Amino acid sequence: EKAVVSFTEEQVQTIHRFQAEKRMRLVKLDPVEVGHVRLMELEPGKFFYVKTAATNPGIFLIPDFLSHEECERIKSLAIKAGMRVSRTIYKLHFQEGMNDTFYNKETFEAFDKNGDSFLNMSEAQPALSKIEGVSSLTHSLFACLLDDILDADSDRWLNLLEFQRIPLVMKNVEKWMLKYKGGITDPYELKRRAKGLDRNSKQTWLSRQTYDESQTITNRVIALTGLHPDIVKTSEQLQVVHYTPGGHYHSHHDSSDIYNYSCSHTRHLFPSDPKSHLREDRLCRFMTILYFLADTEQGGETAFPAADNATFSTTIYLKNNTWIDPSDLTNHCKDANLVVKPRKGTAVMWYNHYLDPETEWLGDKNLFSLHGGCDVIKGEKWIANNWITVDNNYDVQMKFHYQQLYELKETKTEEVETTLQENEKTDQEIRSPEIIETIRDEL
Ligand SMILES: O=C(O)CCC(=O)C(=O)O
Ligand SMILES: [Fe+2]
Repeated sequence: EKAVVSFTEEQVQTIHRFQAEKRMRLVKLDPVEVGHVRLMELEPGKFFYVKTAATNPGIFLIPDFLSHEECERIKSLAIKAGMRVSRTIYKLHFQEGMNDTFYNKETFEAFDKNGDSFLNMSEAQPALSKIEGVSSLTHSLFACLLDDILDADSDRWLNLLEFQRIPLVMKNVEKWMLKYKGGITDPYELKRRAKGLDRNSKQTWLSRQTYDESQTITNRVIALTGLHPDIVKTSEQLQVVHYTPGGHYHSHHDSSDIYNYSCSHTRHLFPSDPKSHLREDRLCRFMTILYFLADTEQGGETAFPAADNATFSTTIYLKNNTWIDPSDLTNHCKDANLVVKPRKGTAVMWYNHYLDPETEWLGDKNLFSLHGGCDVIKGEKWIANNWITVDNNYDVQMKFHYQQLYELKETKTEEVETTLQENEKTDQEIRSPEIIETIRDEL
């Protein structure tokens, strides 16, 4: 059941008193300058080197932040939980217009030959043959149609909601067919597509209870960041990611721009908001602390294309007759301003947002925090993302702390439920990279 929260007057008073006594601030570690090294005691008697790798945003490297045993333990817990294909953040919900006589559950099930609740590439094409021209699309063009319009969460398959949504996006599909059914010739388009899937990895989520029951890692993070413990303790679960050769995550921001609707992590505090279930996720991630859980034989670097750059742009440009897409980490990893090689135990920490100079609370997203994972070439890559979430609305974040830490100790929050459901999904194979190869051949 969804956690519905209404605060009694007494609870509100407690929250306010707490705030008045000790108004929390967000703090940042001063980067000083690139190459600056500080020695920090992050555990009683244990010192760690914290090295500045960039100043805008502040990006820090902390070698041996996790011990080899901790890395191994997190990996084996992740494997036990089950690794699933990574999705991007767009989530669909059943809505008006998704009750078509053809694009419905029965039809979906009839086309889902292997019964795994997803239509893979070869199941999806016949299922969409009612749309004129779709059956004669080449394999790679059909993959483009999926990527562009139909596969909303970018997991490379159609799920029931995406199938039911087809009538709502039919106009776009028709326009797409008019433009592309004969092939893609625009060099800009070809360049964009040759970089392949935005994200090509498997992942799972681990609760703090599971991977850090003794709170040693959490306490280390509190000492490193200087943040109030409540912020660190109520942050997202740990996302463990595994890449194999060809795996990557093209440049992106971990956090969303600030809008005046609620953050994903606090949305359940607004059960009466009639639109809340229709909105895509808005991720409010003040910081990222990324752990390398293994060495990677070749490739798999974490790249920051815009770190410490004078200006920000992700526009594709023409250089010596070739199109350069700076966000394409498959082809332009080495062009990034900062490239960090995976090293077991090292933590990479950076700030996705500015601080609001007036409130000292969450400010605008810092575009220069753009980053991603380059292609693994040889071996494998294991990382874990520890995202520090903060609602830009201070009062909402305080209510969230109260609810998470004092009130709902034994109640699962919405976020935890989503995570558990995700972990329970049936396993899937990653879509073969052949499609990308075909597009590259067409270049
Ligand atoms: O794999 C990497 O190095 C970066 C991963 C990343 O940016 C993410 O998971 O958000
Ligand atoms: Fe990221």
